[in-house]
Amino acid sequence: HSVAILGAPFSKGQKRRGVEHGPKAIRDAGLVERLSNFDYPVHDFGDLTFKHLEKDEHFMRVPFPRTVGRANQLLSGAVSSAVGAGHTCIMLGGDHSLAIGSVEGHAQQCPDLCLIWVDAHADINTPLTSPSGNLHGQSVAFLLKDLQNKMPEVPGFSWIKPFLSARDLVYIGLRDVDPGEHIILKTLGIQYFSMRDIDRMGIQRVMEVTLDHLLARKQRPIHLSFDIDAFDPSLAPATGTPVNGGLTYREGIYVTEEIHNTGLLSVMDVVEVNPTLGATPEAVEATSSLAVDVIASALGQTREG
Ligand SMILES: N[C@@]1(C(=O)O)CN(C[C@@H]2CCCCN2)C[C@@H]1CCC[B-](O)(O)O
Ligand SMILES: [Mn+2]
Ligand SMILES: [Mn+2]
Repeated sequence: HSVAILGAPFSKGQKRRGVEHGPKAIRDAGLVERLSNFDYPVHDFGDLTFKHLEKDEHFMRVPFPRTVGRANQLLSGAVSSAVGAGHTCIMLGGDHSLAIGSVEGHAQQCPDLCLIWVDAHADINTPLTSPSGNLHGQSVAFLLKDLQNKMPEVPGFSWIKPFLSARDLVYIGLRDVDPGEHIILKTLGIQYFSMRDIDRMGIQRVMEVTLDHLLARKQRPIHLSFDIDAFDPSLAPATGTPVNGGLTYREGIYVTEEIHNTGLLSVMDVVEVNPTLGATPEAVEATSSLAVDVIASALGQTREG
């Protein structure tokens, strides 16, 4: 299996500058060197170039809808090509709105994919429920067939047809869920493991139940969408929406080790690293090298040698 790295320097899914520098920060933390230790080829396809569209008026309270929609349309094609060429694809964000294009492009090649969303947040607001309007908090709502009767036609997103069923998605790490999102999670019966569930069950049991839920009936490709803010802010401070009480280093690495061991990882997003938000250079370095660690672990680096 070869690996393709795709940089997506994009920030318009939210309002804080700097997350577009995430791909560079993760590369500067030694991603390519780290992956060259593996015995399979690694192709770095560099960064996509996103155009900022002029006259991109708000839609309801959603900023930059056309710019975000177009960026994801471009990303979708790039991910589809990489997966179609037989690569395991690592998409470096950029904000989490990029998962719209990443998952859609993956689904073009693997329509039976399942999605594991590791995040402090559910990112399942609709434009009607979102408290911020920011599209990085709405990504999953654009993917789910079950939500389409609740979604307005957002300008810039006419290219995407929702394809994912609620049963094909599992969340790990939730600890900051909006009221509207909680209603959606419950109404659709989406399987999720909050930080409280992890405290009660332990990460080993959470992964057992997650992988059984998604794979017991049928083995299929896994899309892992990893928001660095799933980790505790003490480990990943350089990110836009930090929330206390997150994953420990060992819990996060256990998640990616277990996913690697399925042999089914097909695309991994690593998003929301914002190098301008670290209080010190050390804080930026810690966040960026943590991103490298979880990628290496998802691709087979083990703790036991
Ligand atoms: N649900 C949110 C949204 O804006 O939709 C609201 N939340 C921030 C808000 C701050 C005050 C206390 C309640 N939470 C951020 C989240 C999106 C995170 C996007 B991700 O990609 O970082 O996960
Ligand atoms: Mn997120
Ligand atoms: Mn988040």
